[in-house]
Amino acid sequence: MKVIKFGGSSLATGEQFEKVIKIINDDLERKVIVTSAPGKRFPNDTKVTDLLIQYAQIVMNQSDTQEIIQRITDRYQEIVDYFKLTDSTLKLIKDKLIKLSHDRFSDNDHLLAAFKAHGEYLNAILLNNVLNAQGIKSVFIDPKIAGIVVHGQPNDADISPETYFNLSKLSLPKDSRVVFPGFFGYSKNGSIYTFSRGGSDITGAILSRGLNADLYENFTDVDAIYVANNKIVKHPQAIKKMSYREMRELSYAGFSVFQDEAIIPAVKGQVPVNVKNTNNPEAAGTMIVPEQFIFDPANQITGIACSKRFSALYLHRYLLNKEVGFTLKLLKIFYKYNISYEHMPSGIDDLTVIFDRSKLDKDIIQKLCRDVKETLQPDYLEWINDYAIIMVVGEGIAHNINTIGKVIDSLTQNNIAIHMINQGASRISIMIGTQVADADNAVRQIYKTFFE
Ligand SMILES: Nc1ncnc2c1ncn2[C@@H]1O[C@H](COP(=O)(O)OP(=O)(O)O)[C@@H](O)[C@H]1O
Ligand SMILES: N[C@@H](CC(=O)OP(=O)(O)O)C(=O)O
Repeated sequence: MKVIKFGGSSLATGEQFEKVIKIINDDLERKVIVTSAPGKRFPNDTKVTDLLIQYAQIVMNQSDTQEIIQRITDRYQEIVDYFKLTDSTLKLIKDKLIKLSHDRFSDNDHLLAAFKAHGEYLNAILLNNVLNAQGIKSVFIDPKIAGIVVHGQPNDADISPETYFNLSKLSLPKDSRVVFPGFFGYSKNGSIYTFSRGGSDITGAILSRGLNADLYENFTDVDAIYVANNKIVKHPQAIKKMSYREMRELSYAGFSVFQDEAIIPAVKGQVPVNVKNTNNPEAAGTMIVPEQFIFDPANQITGIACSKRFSALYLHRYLLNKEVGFTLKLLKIFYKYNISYEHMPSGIDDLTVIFDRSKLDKDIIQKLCRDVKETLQPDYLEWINDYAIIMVVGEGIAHNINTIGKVIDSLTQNNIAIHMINQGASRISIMIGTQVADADNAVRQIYKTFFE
């Protein structure tokens, strides 16, 4: 049995739905179908999830909702009209959207999560109706009925372990497909929580593990996962096979094609993942498998990613290495402000803490720097907003002593300054800090060195 997930680009229009139906029809093993919300139809389009965020903000500001409800309804209507479905499907979608603005939520975070989740919820209802209208038997399953239990933040949920017990008890209908909305689950008290952005990939992985799928097929809009982002490097080579942990490191550092948390349930269930193209389903795509199946000593690196979403706190103080409890005091300050950090490379008198900027607000940064100054009395402290991370990843890195030298040469020969370099914490990656303006060029130069 296969779990298949279609991304927003695969479900953005009636034409895209038509390709999806063919893919489902081509293989009886494609039993469980996970939907995203309708995504972008063209480069400057707005995803339905982003329209729903606008809708939530309008409701929070108590402004007029008519126009935004119409814009969202129009996205679904385009698909309803394409398949000439009865008016009842569109009415149901519009009624559910209107009802949202009258529902009561404990706070704005819960409100936002419930609004966002409706993108996938309504698209799953729509796909289910389209499939049945086309003579393909299918049933819609709500994550509440399946027992997808989550905890944590309403807009950045974590899966609760009982979900897997609940899924083990779920009996799938024998003669029909199942359509399942991605991206959200329910907290213990019944509130909707979403995963982080791109989180329909996570739902697909959870179902693959919980339902013991033989394969998790993740359909998107590219023929494969490429060695480097195709928006940075022209016509990059495709990766045929990669390990779970290579995927995790690369998606964390910018390969948005597969959400970085989504690999974890697949690893735990040892379900192989096949990333494929809805627009070219004949292409083999990329297989993501346990590391023992991919080892090739000649293969130095598998992928090069970059992400510009970071900031760093640099601090210098002589004899920092000798002071017992120095890092503990720093961590206590982060704890006080409820901030997690991403990386913390250090030297004898220096320490850099790297943060995900999207998780911080300006007020907190000021307070944090003030507290660090008062508590730790550094000789020098600097907040650096302009911070990118380049991640060079490959199972072969641990076995090729010259990889790091080649990476550094390709950057220095092109005048790209390296703020920080870290190899060893993970045996399969080299992490490099640069200025944001240098990041894309750094990826291109490393790509040239290893692949051209
Ligand atoms: N290394 C990479 N290989 C392939 N695609 C990548 C890579 N890095 C970034 N991407 C981008 O990821 C996009 C697909 O992810 P996403 O937009 O989330 O798709 P979906 O709508 O299917 O969820 C591709 O169109 C591509 O631009
Ligand atoms: N619709 C959600 C979840 C998701 O996974 O979307 P997509 O498959 O389009 O990346 C988002 O935009 O974040």
